[in-house]
Amino acid sequence: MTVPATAQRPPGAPAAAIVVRDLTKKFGDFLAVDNLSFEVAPGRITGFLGPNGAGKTTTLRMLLGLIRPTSGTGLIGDVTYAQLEHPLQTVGAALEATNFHPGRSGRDHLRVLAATHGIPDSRVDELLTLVGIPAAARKRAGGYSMGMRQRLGLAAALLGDPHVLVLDEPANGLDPEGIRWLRGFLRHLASEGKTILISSHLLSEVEQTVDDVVIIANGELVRQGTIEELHGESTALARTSNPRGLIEALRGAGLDAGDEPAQGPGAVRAVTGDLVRVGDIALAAGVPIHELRVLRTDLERLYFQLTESPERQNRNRSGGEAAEPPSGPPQVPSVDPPGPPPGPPGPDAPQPEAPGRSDR
Ligand SMILES: Nc1ncnc2c1ncn2[C@@H]1O[C@H](COP(=O)(O)OP(=O)(O)OP(=O)(O)O)[C@@H](O)[C@H]1O
Repeated sequence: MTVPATAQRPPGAPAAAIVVRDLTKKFGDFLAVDNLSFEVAPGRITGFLGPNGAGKTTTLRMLLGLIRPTSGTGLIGDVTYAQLEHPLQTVGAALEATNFHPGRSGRDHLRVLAATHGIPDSRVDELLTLVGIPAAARKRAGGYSMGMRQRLGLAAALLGDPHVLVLDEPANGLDPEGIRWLRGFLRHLASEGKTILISSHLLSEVEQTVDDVVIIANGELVRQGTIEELHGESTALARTSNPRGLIEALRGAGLDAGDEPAQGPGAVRAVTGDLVRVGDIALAAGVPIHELRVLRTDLERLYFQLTESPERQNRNRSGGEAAEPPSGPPQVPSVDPPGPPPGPPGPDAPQPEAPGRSDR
């Protein structure tokens, strides 16, 4: 997948790709990211997936110049983050949703950030409306729910109207409605041509949001491709009191079908994701159906193995440095000076209309 690399683009030019090339990070003897390479294309949403401790945040921190790679490079277009002339206007990043000063209102947080970059207050209010927290943003950030903090982080990332967005676990803590809102919001931004990379440790949180997927485990690339490629061929599972009759009917309709003993008595599988068709075939053949669903796709099976299998290695073992100071002054917009932890979650913001329609 080769895409144009134009980080410091003139207005109207295509957005830059993110290019991760042979990126490696060791903390002491501990290999957190192992020779990782992938690209993120403009105009698409790429999900960066992996179990807890897989190395996602470490990769994003290297990409954003917050820690130094042991080897390899992370590029925005054809330059590193540190080489960007206008970082805030080029890359919007939200690495932590909890890092706002609890005593300051969300709006003030953005206004301070905006002022240091010569961005007018009007842009702050525009963004707070866009992310759906115009009123709540006038209250102390310490009382924000996780959903509100996520929205504030997103607003901070968008302050400079960047054409590349890097969001670490943006769906974390959002309720289903919040996830649906985020999906529509990101889809709208992608339709404007922005390059969007979002990380998650939960496939279910992002699988309906992303176009492309990069999966890592133990710091290494496991799989990458479009979400359709990785899902593979869908398989329907039907349960019936007459499996023979159903298999005959499905095969008679041209479908690849057979018993599925692993799913229990009366289980029949058919290679199709079209459940309506399976139901109609059964009805026409007079075969009763007691259950009908899509079996796990290839991607779901793969991800289940990575996250749930007993063989999964626990990456959170000790052995590395406790922490590493950032290399050079971090210019990532959403990271505030650390303060005490925020207070208990309050009710989430009212859910606004997404700025664009989700088509996924
Ligand atoms: N500064 C550090 N010193 C030592 N080890 C570290 C440091 N930062 C991260 N690690 C380790 O590197 C591994 C990868 O961590 P990372 O935070 O990148 O994973 P992740 O995929 O983002 O996980 P999560 O989904 O839980 O956020 C973990 O085992 C973590 O403990």
